Amino acid sequence: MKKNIILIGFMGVGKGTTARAFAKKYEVYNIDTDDLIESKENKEVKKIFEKKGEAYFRKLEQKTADWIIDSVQGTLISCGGGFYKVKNLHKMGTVVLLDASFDWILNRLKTAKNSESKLAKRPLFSQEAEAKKLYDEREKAYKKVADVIVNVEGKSLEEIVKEIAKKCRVQ
Ligand SMILES: Nc1ncnc2c1ncn2[C@@H]1O[C@H](COP(=O)(O)OP(=O)(O)OP(=O)(O)O)[C@@H](O)[C@H]1O
Ligand SMILES: O=C(O)C1=C[C@@H](O)[C@@H](O)[C@H](O)C1
Repeated sequence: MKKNIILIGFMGVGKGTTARAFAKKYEVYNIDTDDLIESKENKEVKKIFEKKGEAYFRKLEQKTADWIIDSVQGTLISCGGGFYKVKNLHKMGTVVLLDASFDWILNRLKTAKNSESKLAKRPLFSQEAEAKKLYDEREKAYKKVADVIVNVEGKSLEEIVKEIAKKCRVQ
């Protein structure tokens, strides 16, 4: 796999989990843009939002995109929920949207084992009504920017991973 695969989608849809499973099955590396930013800043995303604000975080996302374009190949890259807004997204690789309805995402997050700690890390998901508003604003934009769309509702992790590979022609 030479071209990167760029996983986008709303918070909690399963980008990180899917990226790890894909990387294992197809023996590629996977990285996550939130993790890259946290290690570069030596601060959690939540703290960056609190201390420096969202605009600063978005600049870090753009820097990360520029670095990926210059330096990363053949890698599965899972992205923060707002990362799709960077310029040159398509230069990074094949853009794959993991898609699901807001209610489905919320329901799975609420029933997941690590749900409380997951939600606590995501400042934009701290209020359900606000998160729904953000989802509604983004839904069309995600679909517009995606090269490939994979609906994840009711599918196993294995099915999702295989569908991504098939649609991106990875063997
Ligand atoms: N295919 C799946 N089957 C079962 N549970 C899953 C699957 N994908 C994700 N999950 C669970 O759903 C929750 C959210 O998944 P994950 O952290 O991968 O989402 P994310 O899109 O990376 O979120 P964020 O962008 O907020 O980091 C986790 O509790 C995870 O264990
Ligand atoms: O949807 C968003 O805008 C965000 C999602 C998270 O992955 C983090 O990147 C951050 O909390 C912002």
